[in-house]
Amino acid sequence: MSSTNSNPDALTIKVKRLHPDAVLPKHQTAGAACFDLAAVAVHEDAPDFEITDVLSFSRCICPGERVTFHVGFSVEPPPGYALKVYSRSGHGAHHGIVLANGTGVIDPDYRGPLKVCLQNNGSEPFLVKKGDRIAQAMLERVHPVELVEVDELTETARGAGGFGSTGQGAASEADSEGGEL
Ligand SMILES: O=c1ccn([C@H]2C[C@H](O)[C@@H](COP(=O)(O)OP(=O)(O)OP(=O)(O)O)O2)c(=O)[nH]1
Repeated sequence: MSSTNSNPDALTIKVKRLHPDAVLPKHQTAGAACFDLAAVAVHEDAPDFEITDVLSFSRCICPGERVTFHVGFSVEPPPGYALKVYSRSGHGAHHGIVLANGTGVIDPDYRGPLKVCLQNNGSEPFLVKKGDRIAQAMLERVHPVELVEVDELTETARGAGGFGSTGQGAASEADSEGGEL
């Protein structure tokens, strides 16, 4: 089934439902940058997403553990765009729940099931139930680029200074034992 977008300025992300219980993504408020992704299955229970009747689940993520979830749909972004998946701020701030891969990059040509891998960096077990919103995603422009090998790069004031070289966050002596960055 397809539907049209009511906002003439909005770009269209095609969303293909892969599971009847998938919560199709939507923005929580009119001005929200991201739309939320909800868990529909635990990846270890349905690795290839062949189980069509995934029962309700309640999966505890123990401190230090990583668990991957299916969100139950695949996407096709408009040409020139990709999706990026981010942690929910509240999950990170209150529970230490973050994406195991930092930021999920959904390639524009990826047509497989969207997955979210959560990691518990907190000290308490964290419960995820079917339908819970576990991450958020936004559409981002991907400019076509070509990588060209050169002998020299343009000189700048910063030069090779990095990793705290401007003062804030400078490496301590202990940190720098492993070498200058
Ligand atoms: O959080 C994520 C990250 C990625 N993907 C999907 C979409 C993406 O296009 C594909 C591959 O991701 P990525 O390129 O980051 O993974 P890789 O480990 O570099 O593997 P690959 O060799 O497939 O590029 O996996 C997700 O479903 N969720």
